Amino acid sequence: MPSSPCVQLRDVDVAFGARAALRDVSLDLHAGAVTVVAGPNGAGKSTLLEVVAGTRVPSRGSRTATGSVAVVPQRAGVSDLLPITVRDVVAVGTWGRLGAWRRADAAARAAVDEALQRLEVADLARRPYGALSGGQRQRALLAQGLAARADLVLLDEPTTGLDAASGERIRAVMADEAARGAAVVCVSHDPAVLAGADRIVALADGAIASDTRAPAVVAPAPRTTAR
Ligand SMILES: Nc1ncnc2c1ncn2[C@@H]1O[C@H](COP(=O)(O)OP(=O)(O)OP(=O)(O)O)[C@@H](O)[C@H]1O
Repeated sequence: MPSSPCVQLRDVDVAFGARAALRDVSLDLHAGAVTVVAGPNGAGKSTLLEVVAGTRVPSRGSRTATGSVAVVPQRAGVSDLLPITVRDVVAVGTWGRLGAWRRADAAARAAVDEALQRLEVADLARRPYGALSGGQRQRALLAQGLAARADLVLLDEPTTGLDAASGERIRAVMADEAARGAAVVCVSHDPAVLAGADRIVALADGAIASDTRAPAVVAPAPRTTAR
């Protein structure tokens, strides 16, 4: 791994009452890589993502992190009745960098425009968010995460229920985010997302069951021909 970790978890436990959701998890996450967190239902994937994000405090152990964080949720907590456009939803991604009044500057507007285009939702920008299909909403939420231009990009099941083309777009965007230097961490069961991962952390019953890095691509040795 080329860089120092941007998130370090050490000996992390999370308990909900008597139920252990994470047990003794230690993990370093690095810039420039797509890490997929896999495992069966209830294994602790979403809880791990929350601890990585810094939104859930471990019951034991520590989290240290550098840089900014963008979380791409599975769904937005926005009422379909509110007159919020797709552009408004994507612009929320820039709020962390704007001041208390969140007055969009040229850089924020450019980040929103670019994110809308990369997720191919620019033509929907003026539509009410509540009028979008499920797949269009997922792309808009990922655009919100991109607009943040964060050091750490966290995604929970971003391709669930999407058609093949939308899933491919989202996988490509995750790879691009890693290529620009972000640490991308994605909870997913999707075989195509797993196939594109640089690293797969599998959880079972709250503990890390395996931690596998994709093999480096090794150029085949040149063929030697007998003379
Ligand atoms: N807020 C909560 N209160 C009580 N128990 C919780 C809470 N959140 C999660 N748990 C429990 O912690 C364990 C891990 O849950 P988590 O949602 O992290 O699993 P997951 O791997 O993301 O599951 P899924 O694939 O079903 O989304 C489960 O046993 C779950 O019931």
